[in-house]
Amino acid sequence: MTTSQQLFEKAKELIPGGVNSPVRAFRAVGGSPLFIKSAKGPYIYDEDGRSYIELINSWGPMILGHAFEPVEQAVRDAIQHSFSFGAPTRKEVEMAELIISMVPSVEKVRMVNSGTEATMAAIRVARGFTGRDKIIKFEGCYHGHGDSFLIAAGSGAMTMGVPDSPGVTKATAADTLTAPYNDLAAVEVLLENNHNQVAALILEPVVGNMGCVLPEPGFLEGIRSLCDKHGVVLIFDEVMTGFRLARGGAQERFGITPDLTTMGKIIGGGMPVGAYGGRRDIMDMVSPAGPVYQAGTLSGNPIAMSAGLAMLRHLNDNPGVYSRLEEIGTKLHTGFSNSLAKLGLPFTINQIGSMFTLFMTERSVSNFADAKTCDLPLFGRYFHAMLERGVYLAPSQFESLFVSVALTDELIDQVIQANEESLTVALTNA
Ligand SMILES: Cc1ncc(COP(=O)(O)O)c(C=O)c1O
Ligand SMILES: N[C@H](C=O)CCC(=O)O
Repeated sequence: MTTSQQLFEKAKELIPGGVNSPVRAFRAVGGSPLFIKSAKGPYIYDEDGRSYIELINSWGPMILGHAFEPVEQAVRDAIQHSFSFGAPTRKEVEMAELIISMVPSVEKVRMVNSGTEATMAAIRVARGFTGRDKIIKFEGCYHGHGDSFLIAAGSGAMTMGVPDSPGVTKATAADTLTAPYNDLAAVEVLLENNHNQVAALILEPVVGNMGCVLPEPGFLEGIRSLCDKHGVVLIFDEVMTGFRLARGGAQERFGITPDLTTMGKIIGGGMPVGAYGGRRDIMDMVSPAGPVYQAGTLSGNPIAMSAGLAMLRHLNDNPGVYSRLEEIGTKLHTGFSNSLAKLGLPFTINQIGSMFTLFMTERSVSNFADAKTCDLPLFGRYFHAMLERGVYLAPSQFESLFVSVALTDELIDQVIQANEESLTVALTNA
């Protein structure tokens, strides 16, 4: 047994399923998860001393590579002043100012501790603002594990086969309306059938949680105008896309202005942080400015703020990061496409900037139903073949890969080579 396997056996006795977040358990791909000891730059190292090229990057936050020196230094500096105060700090003001300057639609922002907290709070605020109860989400989008979102949910919920989680009350489920992604007509029908009842529409402006799925031309514009027509608060969940697809996230890249935005991952530089923000009149509903209650003992934690600020400042001051991420994404896309052509495989690749998924299906993938046509056993074999070749992918077909700027051209070539070999192995071992 490897050290990772031994640790997993013990973990299963102590932690549900042996992990603190379901996708990590490798259930979708079989085998035993790697237990990670450390990571630096483009590499992650397991407990057995093996190194892997990173294409998950903590599910997004490590956009500058692991243990990026300015972020490390900021944390080292911050811990000298204690770890938490439960009182306002200068850093929270600096963080709010920076986010507002980077994200076009955000006029006021509240820090929380995770993406889940951000999305839960955002819909509560939208409900308080509109006086309505229902929300619309899209099938296969994941907005964290708040009850309202575990209806037709993507990511781990989809991977584990429980998109509608037990434990969510019927009343909560009834208030969550769902539509297929990229289907404006379906949204229009929902809004008309639930006239004046829908508080918010929440979506991933580029989906990462059924694999990477792009909005079709006109989709985000159409959603914006439907929300305007029906007085619905439009929430862009930019927990994944924020500070990744552009300095100002997907909303900058696509030129669409949501009413509220939820953020996470990169904003904490790898520490547990989330945030929600948006229109001043809506955000002024939040307590103590307004009546909608939301709080957090550790919210705005000084260590987390220091890490996040160092990360965001670097991204803000170095636009070259984004052009490099585009280059890396394009190079991977081209390399993978060439291999698919060479092997005669009709699979689909969805990529935008540094988000990327190779879908093992002939269908083009623009929604949950398309994603579900993938050959999952083939993906499992491919995943393990990549691992054997030293490439660490998300252990599920229904996730996006996240590239960091630490990936050199030489490493990209290694990934492309590993991909071609792994596809061959996965097909041969069917
Ligand atoms: C788009 C999106 N929203 C919300 C979340 C929830 O964030 P967290 O896992 O930090 O609670 C995630 C990731 O899990 C996500 O990808
Ligand atoms: N897709 C999820 C977040 O981005 C995967 C991370 C998790 O659920 O642990």
